[in-house]
Amino acid sequence: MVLYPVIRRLRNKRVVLASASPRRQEILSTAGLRFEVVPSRFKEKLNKASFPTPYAYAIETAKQKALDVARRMHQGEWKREGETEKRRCERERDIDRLPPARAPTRAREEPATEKDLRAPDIVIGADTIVTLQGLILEKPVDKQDAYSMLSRLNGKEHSVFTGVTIIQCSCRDSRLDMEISEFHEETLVKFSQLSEELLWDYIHSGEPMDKAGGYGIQALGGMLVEYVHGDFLNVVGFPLNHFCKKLAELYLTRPNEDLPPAEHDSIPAVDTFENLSDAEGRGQGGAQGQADRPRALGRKNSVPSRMVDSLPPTPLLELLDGFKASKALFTACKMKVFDLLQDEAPLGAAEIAQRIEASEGGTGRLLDVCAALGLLEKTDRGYSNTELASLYLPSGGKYSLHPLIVYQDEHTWDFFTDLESAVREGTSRHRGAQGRTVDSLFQDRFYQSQDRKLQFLRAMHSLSKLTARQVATAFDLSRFTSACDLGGCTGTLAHELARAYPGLKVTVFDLPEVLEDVSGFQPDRARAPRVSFVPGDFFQDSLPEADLYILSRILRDWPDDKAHALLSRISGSCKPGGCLLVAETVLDEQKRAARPGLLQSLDLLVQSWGRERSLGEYGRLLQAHGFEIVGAARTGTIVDVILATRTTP
Ligand SMILES: O=c1[nH]cc([C@@H]2O[C@H](COP(=O)(O)OP(=O)(O)OP(=O)(O)O)[C@@H](O)[C@H]2O)c(=O)[nH]1
Repeated sequence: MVLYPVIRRLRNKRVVLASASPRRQEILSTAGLRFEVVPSRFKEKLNKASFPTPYAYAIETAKQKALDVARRMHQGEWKREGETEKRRCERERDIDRLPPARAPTRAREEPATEKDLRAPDIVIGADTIVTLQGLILEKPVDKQDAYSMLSRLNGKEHSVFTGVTIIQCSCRDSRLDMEISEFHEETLVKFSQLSEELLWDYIHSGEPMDKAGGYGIQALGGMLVEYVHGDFLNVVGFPLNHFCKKLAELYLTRPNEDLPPAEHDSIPAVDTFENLSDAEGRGQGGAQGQADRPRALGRKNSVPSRMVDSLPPTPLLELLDGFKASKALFTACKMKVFDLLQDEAPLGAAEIAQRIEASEGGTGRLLDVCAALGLLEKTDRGYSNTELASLYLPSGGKYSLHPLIVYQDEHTWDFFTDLESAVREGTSRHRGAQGRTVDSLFQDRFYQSQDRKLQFLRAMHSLSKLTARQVATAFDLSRFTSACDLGGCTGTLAHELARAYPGLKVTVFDLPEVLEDVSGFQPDRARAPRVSFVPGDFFQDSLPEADLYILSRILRDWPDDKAHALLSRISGSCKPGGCLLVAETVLDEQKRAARPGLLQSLDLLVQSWGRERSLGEYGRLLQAHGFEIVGAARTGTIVDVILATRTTP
């Protein structure tokens, strides 16, 4: 059965999978896609260092794989001997008019036959990589290589990226026209701490050799894995869910020539509609029964099935409800549902309602939504926190996001209700914004009252606890002896740096009104011997001396002129050979792929004067002040890291 309408839509198209991966073939045929397999001959040897991010590398490799197959098929691999391109294109147009029954019915890899002479309509390429601290791991070349990959991954969390390219081909006057769509998906995977013996046993099983990162999560390799966050099939080699959404975007939102011919028009979007209609028709027997039932989906009805085909796809409906899901999470957090269930669980709806002083009916509905969102587990005995909720949602947990959630609910939510005016005017919705200088952003907005300031500091502290370790270890910084974290707030990153590099002293430089309240966020003195705090304004006061400067989620808060002003001051203090570490959410150059980053950028529009930037944009900002990028790394968290060195003026 085909569940996803767009998969059915492709049935009259010649779809080619440019991949030899048996896993990709299985995933796509299980989904009901009809396709052929033409493995790509593209050698996966692109220069990794020339890509701003690992996923850009995976996307480009996927594209080259698909292009190789599209071009080969066009250039006459499948051409009749002696036939001119013009004749071939004419013939393909003729074949295009044949009913879709001629299209292949199953994935296959067989020699060219008469029906193979049609050029492909769609070519799909994919590439899966594993990344750890900026290093890209592909398939191991031998057992020793597999060992080196698996021992790197041992006990750690890593990212798996699959880049996917969909090429829509058309042939005009012997020319191949291609419309290329690309995307990537990231999944986080954590390995347990494994013994050497187990790693070698696994390697000797032979399983690692044709798999990215040297393991197959779908088979024996599943035993190495502690958790997976994200799409499992993405790790196996093909992000099916994202692929279907992409296809829906490409085919269901364009009500045009892609519609199948009239006789197939009336096929309902989901098999079960048709089955239901038939059963009803037979049961009720007469013509009347048939006329009464909802034949708008049936064959003879005058309601054109084009309307059925162009109904908004499910992802759109989910998107419409996105704000309700956020608000349900905010409310459950605020009402301390997760705190309660952390201490006592399972509890029934009535008991929870009583403990949080709310109505039983309302609480029951909220709890059910939380369960549907994967935050609670619901059994006959009641509700309990899921693992995800236990880790992040109770207010007292080590990695609690509770303060950030409260901040989003009480402030960001309000700002977003005014998104339209922010978009129209291109300015922040911050009430003091009009007529105030950009410089007063923090004093005006975040630090306007003691409560508001503490709320903001707690939110920032909880966010940086999630990212600090990865930022600190994205590059080897052991050669530095002094670092200065500008705008380092409660010092979370500073402590992580000091912990990771025993020879490093770290100064946190931040506004006096921030530093007067950071003592409550510090670990005990014994665990933080090399971190100190210096009050000051980085736009005005002289910066502490250091051979490594750090800007973590700072440049994003400012428009270009202020970012230039700040970088110029750092450049003035940083000696040649010194470095600047920038931790930010780095957007892709086309600003298409990184959804969380794009949403954050919208957030910055409504709440401040800043914006998220791409690596190219950061490169240009830094270069203007004598900094040259020496490396950029994805950390697997919401922030990426750029290391730039101060060149000789
Ligand atoms: O857990 C798993 N992780 C990865 C895999 C398989 O690994 C390979 C990744 O390699 P690549 O993307 O280069 O694809 P190839 O197999 O070389 O085929 P192409 O012809 O498309 O280049 C991929 O097969 C994954 O399925 C796995 O099985 N489990």
